[in-house]
Amino acid sequence: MIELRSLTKRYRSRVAVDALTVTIEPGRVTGFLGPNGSGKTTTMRCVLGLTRPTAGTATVLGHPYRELARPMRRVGALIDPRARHPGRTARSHLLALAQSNALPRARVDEVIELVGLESVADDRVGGFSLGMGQRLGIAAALLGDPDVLLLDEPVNGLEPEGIRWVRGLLRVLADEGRTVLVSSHLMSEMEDTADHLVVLGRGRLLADLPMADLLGAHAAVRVRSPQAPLLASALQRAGGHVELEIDGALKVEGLDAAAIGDIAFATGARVHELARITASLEAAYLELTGDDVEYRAAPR
Ligand SMILES: Nc1ncnc2c1ncn2[C@@H]1O[C@H](COP(=O)(O)OP(=O)(O)OP(=O)(O)O)[C@@H](O)[C@H]1O
Repeated sequence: MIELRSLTKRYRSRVAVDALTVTIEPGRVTGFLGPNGSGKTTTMRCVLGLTRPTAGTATVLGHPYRELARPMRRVGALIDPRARHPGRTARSHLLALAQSNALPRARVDEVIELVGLESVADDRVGGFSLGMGQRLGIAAALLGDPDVLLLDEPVNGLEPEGIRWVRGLLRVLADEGRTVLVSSHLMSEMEDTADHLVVLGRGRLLADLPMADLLGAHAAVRVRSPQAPLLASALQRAGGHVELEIDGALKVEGLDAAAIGDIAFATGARVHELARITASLEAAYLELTGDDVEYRAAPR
């Protein structure tokens, strides 16, 4: 479990993390989302004791990270995959980490195999591709077989097979009862990976909710009827929010398909199509963070 209580980090006048209070529970994959610069990395760095909070606390498994005995056995992290000596081989990098954390040498071979780097384990990491570097970073995070994992953009640079592998790995780790916090800008990937979401905007908490709730809240029903205007007014009277789609169908929020079918029947409007449409995480996310995007491309 990771607990943040009024966590705040200021850099001069800039507030990177703003009174953030949230608990990351074990046994599920929590997706950590937010626009660029919203404070995700800073939050993770505070949890790992790499950045000192200006105010508030961050604890992991009930303690500040720096007070954990043998922290690599408790918490694994992928924060900056470039933070390693380019002249070392993957194996020697992991062996050095294992040695300095009193972890058995045999674990190094285990994690190399786990992340699929056997064939390049004795190559210098300076020549690694972004994806190979990510795999090595994940190997390092898993070295201590930790209860808590913090992974900042773990699928960055991975090919589709690698992305699928990370998704499966995170699922297994969460199912084993570990705490898994993972950030990503790839919404379709996150939609398939996370059970729960914590969303930041300008350092503040925008949402802390199950994935299904966020998607459910943005679900709608599509209905087509030759008497669309008649049906639309009946649905609005019943409290539905109705929009006309480009092809003449109605997109209805706030009423479920059964209610819409009943209202159509009562109104005498014939129905040619009635389908529930679930929102994509991307659409729900963009709606949620719309006002909190700090860096936006200028429209051309
Ligand atoms: N060492 C630092 N010194 C000054 N400002 C910093 C420092 N680290 C982060 N910031 C600022 O704090 C804010 C939050 O940055 P952070 O990297 O935590 O965001 P993020 O959500 O991880 O962004 P991204 O999605 O782009 O990785 C940004 O405005 C950033 O410029």
